[in-house]
Amino acid sequence: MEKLSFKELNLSKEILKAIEDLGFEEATPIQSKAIPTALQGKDIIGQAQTGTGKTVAFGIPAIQIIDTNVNKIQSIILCPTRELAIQVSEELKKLSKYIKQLNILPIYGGQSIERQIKALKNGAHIIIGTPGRIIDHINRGTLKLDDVRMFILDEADEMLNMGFIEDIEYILQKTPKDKQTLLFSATMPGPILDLAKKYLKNPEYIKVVHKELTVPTIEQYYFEVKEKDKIEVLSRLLDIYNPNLALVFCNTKKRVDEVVTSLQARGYNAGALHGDMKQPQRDKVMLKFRTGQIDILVATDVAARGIDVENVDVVFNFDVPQDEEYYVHRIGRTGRAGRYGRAFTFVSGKEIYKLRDIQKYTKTKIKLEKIPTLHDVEESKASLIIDKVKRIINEDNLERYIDIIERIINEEYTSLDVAAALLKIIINQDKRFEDIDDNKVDFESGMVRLFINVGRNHKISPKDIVGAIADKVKLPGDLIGRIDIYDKFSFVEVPVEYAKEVLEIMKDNTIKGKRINIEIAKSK
Ligand SMILES: Nc1ncnc2c1ncn2[C@@H]1O[C@H](COP(=O)(O)OP(=O)(O)OP(=O)(O)O)[C@@H](O)[C@H]1O
Ligand SMILES: [Mg+2]
Repeated sequence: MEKLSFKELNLSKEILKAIEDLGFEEATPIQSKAIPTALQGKDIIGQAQTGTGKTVAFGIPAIQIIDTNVNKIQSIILCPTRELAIQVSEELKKLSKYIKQLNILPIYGGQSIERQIKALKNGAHIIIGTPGRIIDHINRGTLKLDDVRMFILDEADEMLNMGFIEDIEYILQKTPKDKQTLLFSATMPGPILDLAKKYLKNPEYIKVVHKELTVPTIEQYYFEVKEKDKIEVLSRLLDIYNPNLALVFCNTKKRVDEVVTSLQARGYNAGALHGDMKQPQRDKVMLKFRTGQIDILVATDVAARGIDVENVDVVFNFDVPQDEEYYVHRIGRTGRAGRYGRAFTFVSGKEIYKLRDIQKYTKTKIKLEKIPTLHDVEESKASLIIDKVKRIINEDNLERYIDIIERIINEEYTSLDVAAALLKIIINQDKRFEDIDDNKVDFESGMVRLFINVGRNHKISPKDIVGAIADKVKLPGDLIGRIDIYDKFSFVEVPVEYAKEVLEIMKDNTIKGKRINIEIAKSK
């Protein structure tokens, strides 16, 4: 579809100037098509992929139709979440920054109602909000929609879904019949499209989707992961890809809290976002994420739709989403405005069937990828460090340090020895590698052999040992690898990151009433 320059769209000079400030060079396809159509007064169903500028596509018409001489609400935009209402209102404020008399007001739950009442009394031309709080104001008589000329649903398919439909109908009843209605989303399932027509007059269906429903700049992979290994796999992928910002989606609030706790325990800078949190907390975590003070946001689907944060370069589906549409919206938090992104989905057991449905729905291929080993993690850590080293060599003055190194080298070591030892020190700063000697770890599998002395003639089976360890250590049972019993001792193989914990807890322990001795075995 054709892209136009904003100058060709008949926009007011104030809006054009604001767009120039935003640095947009040309209108995206959905903007090129939807803005002129909306300005002609037509109803629109607009469907375009995630991150392709739908907000500006409805935001500009919503602003341009306002008569600032009339101190009444003339455009209303409904969004499914508070975070999205805030974001859309920020974007509209940027677009209208040169229209001094224009008032834009976000109205959402969790914010002081008194303050909103005061602001509404002062007058607003455009309100952007979540349905619940808007209905609250309608019922209190603090919000009147009699002069609304443009009614917009962002994430329209979600808004016309079961959860919101009654609220939407209630709000619609309070608006004039002859208004203009615009619906936008990246997904528009058939039944919702049929339903939408009930509310629209002779709408133009503007669909800018290609063969696939997801954008081609997002690489999509899935991993077959057992439930209990998900955190470990997530950590490895975070270490390897080292994203600027990452979003991790879980299916429940409880899961979100668990994942955040585990990530924080492993030293990651993660925060939670879900609907059970108080609004100030939600605002705080969003702000921290937008400013990079936390770099991993673990969220339920409250963050799946519409949220636009620059630099999110990886999205994880810690759980496969229940709805196919949600997959599209979740992964669409990366790869925005033509940028590049990655989406990783963890699939355990039967979830593979859901993944198949998702691929059919989105018409994309999600590729199976192998779980990286700890050896891979170490390699990529090393290469990150080496990149940094190269930068420092090129940019910094290292004379002081060169003097120190020279003194060592003159004695008995080569500079290669010194560099290798320093690299080892840096890599081992990671808790997971501490104390576990390289030559005792099988880096191919990421396993460590534990030597267990069970004493002679004690009838202790491999099952007893595994059982005893699994009893004491929250070690995923089937993460225990090979186990061999020899004469009076045995080896168990456990993942390196659990080895320390197993050692710690099994020290001075007994199996079947017999004292056992456990230590890290020499390399095989
Ligand atoms: N014409 C343009 N040129 C360059 N960037 C743009 C343009 N229009 C919008 N953008 C930027 O693209 C990003 C994505 O826009 P937006 O959030 O509106 O996407 P969307 O289509 O609503 O996606 P979603 O379906 O996820 O809600 C924003 O950061 C926005 O500022
Ligand atoms: Mg959007």
